[in-house]
Amino acid sequence: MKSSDDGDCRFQESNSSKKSIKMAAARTLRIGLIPGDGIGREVIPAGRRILESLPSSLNLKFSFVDLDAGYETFQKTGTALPDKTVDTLKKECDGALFGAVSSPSTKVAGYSSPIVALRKKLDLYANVRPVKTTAGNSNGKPIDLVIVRENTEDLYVKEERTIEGPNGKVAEAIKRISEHASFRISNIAGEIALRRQNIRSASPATSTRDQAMVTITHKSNVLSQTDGLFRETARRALAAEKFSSVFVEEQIVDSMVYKLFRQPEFYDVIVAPNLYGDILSDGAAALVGSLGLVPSANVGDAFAIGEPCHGSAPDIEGQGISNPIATIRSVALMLEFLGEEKAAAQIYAAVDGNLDAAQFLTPDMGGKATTQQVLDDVLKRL
Ligand SMILES: NC(=O)c1ccc[n+]([C@@H]2O[C@H](COP(=O)([O-])OP(=O)(O)OC[C@H]3O[C@@H](n4cnc5c(N)ncnc54)[C@H](O)[C@@H]3O)[C@@H](O)[C@H]2O)c1
Ligand SMILES: O=C(O)CC[C@H](C(=O)O)[C@@H](O)C(=O)O
Repeated sequence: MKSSDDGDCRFQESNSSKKSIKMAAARTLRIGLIPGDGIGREVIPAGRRILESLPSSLNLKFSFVDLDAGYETFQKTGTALPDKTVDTLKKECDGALFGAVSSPSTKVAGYSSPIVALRKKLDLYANVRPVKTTAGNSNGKPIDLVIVRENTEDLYVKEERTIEGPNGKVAEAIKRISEHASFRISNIAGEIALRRQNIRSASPATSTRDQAMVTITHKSNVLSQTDGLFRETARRALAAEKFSSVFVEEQIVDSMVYKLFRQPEFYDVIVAPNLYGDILSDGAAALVGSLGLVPSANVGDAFAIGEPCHGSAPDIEGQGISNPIATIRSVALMLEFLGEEKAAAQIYAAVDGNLDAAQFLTPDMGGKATTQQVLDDVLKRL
């Protein structure tokens, strides 16, 4: 698959026919850039600059390909996700960065959310969303949790219909939960919990958590078949011997929101069906100060797309004040899943430095800085 790879990479090892022989040679990664609409076009260039500016000691090189998707693409071409975008990602790219799209709130014939489609077409079954305070902005309650959102099914299968009932229209949608998807998302949640525990064990002095924990989120008290299957399957996946050190608990999604807002520091890894994961992650973003801070990675077995959790933010578009941090952290998250943990760590550290210094913050964070100034400050710290 794809471009030259002389390094070690967890997600690509199985696909790569070339095992590493020249560890000293630079690894070149080809990255698809899909800005989309609105502030997606302001933050993705910042993500590209970060990749271009990584220290040469990391021995990483990047090439880029610009790709279209979004509402404007739909207006120009009649499709929100051109085949060329999907084919190029599949055939040429090692990873990608996605900005945001402006999906309309009313039905527009022929339009369908391109990011939702892309997740399914590339089988990016896990949407990993770390939500974290930094030392300088924790208000005494350090939050360090990850929402692991199932990314391919649930109400997002988008099988809806409207029929004429005796008292007017009736609209319905399918909520599909499969054992297969519930198992693999729970398995990856367990693996993430173990990986986080290993990182904490390496620096016990700064760690506030003794044991890895996964919270299964569901509404099986009402939806006993769909969410019931998610809950049971998650329990089974996380009962595997390899997760014996992980404490597994569960929480009904509404009380989960309550507890998340009351006691966010309690949570470690949260695994959720697609829609609950979507909603929980925006809620959790409020707890750390802004949607403009929270990254995500859409992850499959062989590919990762970094994507800020936020949307196209039409209310601030064009003003040069969108917060680029969610995208910059998404760059790091994408690199982590492509096996470049060292590069990712340097980006996270530069971002934390920017936030802790609080000298260059965009207005969503109570500052006056522009997107460019925040980017420049992070680049300086890299
Ligand atoms: N992944 C995606 O492509 C994605 C994600 C969410 C929403 N959307 C789409 O985005 C459009 C707008 O949705 P919305 O307004 O409900 O949500 P939004 O996330 O775009 O904005 C919500 C609020 O957060 C603020 N905000 C978001 N990102 C910010 C940033 N980086 N810096 C500073 N402030 C930021 C916005 O100004 C706004 O006040 C909709 O069409 C929706 O469909 C797309
Ligand atoms: O507006 C869209 O086209 C998709 C929004 C998207 C979603 O998964 O629902 C967004 O809310 C997200 O969290 O990625």
